[in-house]
Amino acid sequence: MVRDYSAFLPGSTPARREPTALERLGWGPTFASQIDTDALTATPPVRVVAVHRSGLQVAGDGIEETIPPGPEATVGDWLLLDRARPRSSRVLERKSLIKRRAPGTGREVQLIAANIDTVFVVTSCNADFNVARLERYVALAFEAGVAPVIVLTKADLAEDTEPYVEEARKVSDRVPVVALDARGDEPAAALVGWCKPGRTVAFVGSSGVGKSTLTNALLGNQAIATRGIREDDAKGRHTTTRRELHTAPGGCLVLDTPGMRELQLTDAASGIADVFEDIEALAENCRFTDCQHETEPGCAVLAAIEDGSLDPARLARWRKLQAEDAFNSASLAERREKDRAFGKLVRSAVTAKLDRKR
Ligand SMILES: Nc1nc2c(ncn2[C@@H]2O[C@H](COP(=O)(O)OP(=O)(O)OP(=O)(O)O)[C@@H](O)[C@H]2O)c(=O)[nH]1
Ligand SMILES: [Zn+2]
Repeated sequence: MVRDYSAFLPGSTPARREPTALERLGWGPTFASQIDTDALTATPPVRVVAVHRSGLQVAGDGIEETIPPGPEATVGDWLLLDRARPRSSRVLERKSLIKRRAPGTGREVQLIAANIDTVFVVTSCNADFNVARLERYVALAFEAGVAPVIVLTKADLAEDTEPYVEEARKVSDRVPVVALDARGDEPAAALVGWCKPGRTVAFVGSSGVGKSTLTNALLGNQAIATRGIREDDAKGRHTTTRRELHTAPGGCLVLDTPGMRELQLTDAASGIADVFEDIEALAENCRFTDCQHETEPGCAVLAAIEDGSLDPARLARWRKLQAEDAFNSASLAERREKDRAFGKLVRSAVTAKLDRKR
């Protein structure tokens, strides 16, 4: 069957029409601009909607299938499906990518989710509320190229949500803050601005803050727990994989993946700089370009603390995040170095063996 994909190419978006099957899956100009019509017909675009041990579940225009593992892709990715050799399907360049260090698996970076438009950074209006944690998640989102929105749940349990909202607003001028009761109809209405048809959203935050409640609120009554796809693990046990994109009744795509919960700060220097752009801007005015903002004369950061325009606690949190990122990134680099040295050792051992045989 030959499909007409011309409507998906750039410059061909007529005003007001029903979204196409691909657009409902999140397709747009970012991806369309990466391919030409011939490629579109020969290798139709499909989105990875779930990742299983047995392969990647993909969906496209009239396509719904599982292809074997192979493409370096994660949930949310767009592939150009090579039907003859699905393992060689090309992964389109991403709008955004959330990744993490893979503890103990030997692989240094694990892809968590691609092409997320908005990440809701969730905390609650109670003891869980922690500015440092919000800053951390927001830095991760900025680093990944995803727009963060702070969602404060359990508004119904707080006497006054205003102090929480006010604190959260200080995290970054660029991040909207919403306080709500995650149960019931409120989230669908309060988050509608980000949960548009064809947009992809995800939730991050600590355990118990209401991520599942919010996800279920967006998805309506299609409760997530019962929608997990079962597959056998190596030991023959049934495991439920929850690493998938669900389409909400309103048309937005909701990512549900536990991997988002264990995100670490790695190589996030630019994300951190984005969150703390107020301090970065001050530092530009320090007398010394390598000012550590400790005791240096002419330090604009210390001056801002002095005149009360910068909270010293925020400076301390900035330092801590930078240190954490430096530590995580350095140990990664060290591991890479070790890997390289080991590879060299193996190669020279092989060469020596070959030499002996000659
Ligand atoms: N009163 C009230 N309870 C809430 C709200 N949001 C979540 N809860 C309750 O808090 C508990 C935890 O909510 P979950 O949605 O399971 O939290 P989670 O973030 O998904 O937790 P994990 O799955 O452990 O990561 C549940 O009992 C919810 O009903 C809220 O806005 N108000
Ligand atoms: Zn300084």
